[in-house]
Amino acid sequence: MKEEIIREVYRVLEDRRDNPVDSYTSHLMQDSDKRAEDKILEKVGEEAAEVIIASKNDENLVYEAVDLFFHTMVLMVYKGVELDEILDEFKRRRS
Ligand SMILES: N=c1c2ncn([C@@H]3O[C@H](COP(=O)(O)OP(=O)(O)OP(=O)(O)O)[C@@H](O)[C@H]3O)c2ncn1[C@@H]1O[C@H](COP(=O)(O)O)[C@@H](O)[C@H]1O
Repeated sequence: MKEEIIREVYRVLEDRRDNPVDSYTSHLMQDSDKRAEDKILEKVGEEAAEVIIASKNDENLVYEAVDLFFHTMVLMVYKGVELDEILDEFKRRRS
């Protein structure tokens, strides 16, 4: 099912965290000149602003929203949150 892609990307991000390679997401999750958490939070803020702009301009909304979802996922992975915790919370809100 198409939703499986979220789980697939989440798994890749967990692997990038645990087995770093020379890639954007591994670098984002590794401490460097800046603490990893601060770098990731900076991107979440940036992407949230880009979603606001995209919505006001009625353009690139899906692209920018996926950037925001994605960087929020990177934050969750970095903080050790399991995907099922997120899905369970969405489920809980349906009741
Ligand atoms: N889904 C994504 C994904 N979405 C966005 N990005 C990166 O997030 C960065 C966004 O930064 P910017 O906003 O500056 O770049 P931009 O959006 O192109 O430009 P602007 O928004 O500034 O206009 C870009 O470098 C994108 O490549 C992503 N990088 C990786 N993934 C997934 O994560 C996997 C692992 O990625 P790597 O570890 O980098 O191989 C990939 O196979 C993908 O499945």
